[in-house]
Amino acid sequence: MFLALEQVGLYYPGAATGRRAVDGVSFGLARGQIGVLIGPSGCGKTSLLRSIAGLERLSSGRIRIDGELLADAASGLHTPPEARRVGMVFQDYALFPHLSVADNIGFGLRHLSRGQRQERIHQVLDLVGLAHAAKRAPHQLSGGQQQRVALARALAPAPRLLLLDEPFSSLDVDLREHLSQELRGILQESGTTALFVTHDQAEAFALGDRVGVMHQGRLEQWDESYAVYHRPATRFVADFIGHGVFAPAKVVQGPGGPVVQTPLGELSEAGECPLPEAYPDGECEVLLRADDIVHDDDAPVKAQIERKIFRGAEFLYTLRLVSGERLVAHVPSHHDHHVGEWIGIRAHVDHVVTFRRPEPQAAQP
Ligand SMILES: Nc1ncnc2c1ncn2[C@@H]1O[C@H](COP(=O)(O)OP(=O)(O)OP(=O)(O)O)[C@@H](O)[C@H]1O
Repeated sequence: MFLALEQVGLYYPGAATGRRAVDGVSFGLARGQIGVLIGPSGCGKTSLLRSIAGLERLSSGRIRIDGELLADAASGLHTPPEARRVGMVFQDYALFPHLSVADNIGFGLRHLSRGQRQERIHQVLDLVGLAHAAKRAPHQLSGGQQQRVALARALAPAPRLLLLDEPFSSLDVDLREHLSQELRGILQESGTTALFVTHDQAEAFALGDRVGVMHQGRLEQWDESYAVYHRPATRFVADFIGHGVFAPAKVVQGPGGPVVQTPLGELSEAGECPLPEAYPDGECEVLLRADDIVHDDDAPVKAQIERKIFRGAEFLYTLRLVSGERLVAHVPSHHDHHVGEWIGIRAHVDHVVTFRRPEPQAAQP
């Protein structure tokens, strides 16, 4: 693997939580790939990025880039940031206001001759589509253009790894979507391996060859986006990604193999369904995502609409079954039902995802 982390841990002395900000994180990223880290606020995404950049010393574990050991807590090895050939792009793009776009980009290229420097500046400006703006001052550019200059500046010294920490979070949604697609093209064209931090799932799925979900310093899953969505490794990942609920279910042996009995009928999946022995008495929970619930007037199972949120092409309905179970469903927005109405639903689940039922919480004193 081009970027390889082994059991990386980071502890800030005096941390309010008393926990490690990064805890036993291992993953690998192949050359030229884009990895994306997502997770709730405070889960350790930025701390992990800072550890890779060399801005923090590891409390445990090792980091290698292209086979070169850059940090090893056991031996005390800590290669300084400037010797790692790692570029960073932050949310606040922090361009020098008094320098032109070209000089901002040239700032990290002072070791090159004047001619080489000019050539590289034009190359990266071309790459980000801003060749016409070389002489402008940052304040003469839009937010999106300034962020592209920041990207060009980070790419100019040809880092072997680029780290991006929520680079688009201060931009509006449309521009963000556009830039993240553009970024994928730019990184691929320049052959740059990159690790990107975001809290936006759509951005993570659109950008990442690999997506990592973090929770309380730990990396709960590191996988292709499809697997993170359809095969969540832990209950936390299942809960964090997409809209869904956990419904009580039971795995039993059916005539054609194991099936999962759910409030919406039996579900099965060839080769992937858990065996009844996987859970005590087969009792488990099944993940029912909003995309898995289909509105069908002829379905025998009825549910009452408790709440609905208009999301453009679809509504997100919160539904309640006669048994009291709650579900969420995406329904195309031309089916406009009223809150309180009963509609027919069925489950259309391609991937059956089950988890052990959580232990009952101890009663509060
Ligand atoms: N310099 C520091 N000193 C002490 N604790 C810190 C420091 N930086 C971060 N932390 C703590 O480490 C944990 C992880 O923070 P981090 O900023 O890495 O999370 P994050 O996932 O990037 O969050 P966000 O999405 O809000 O930026 C948090 O509990 C945070 O309070």
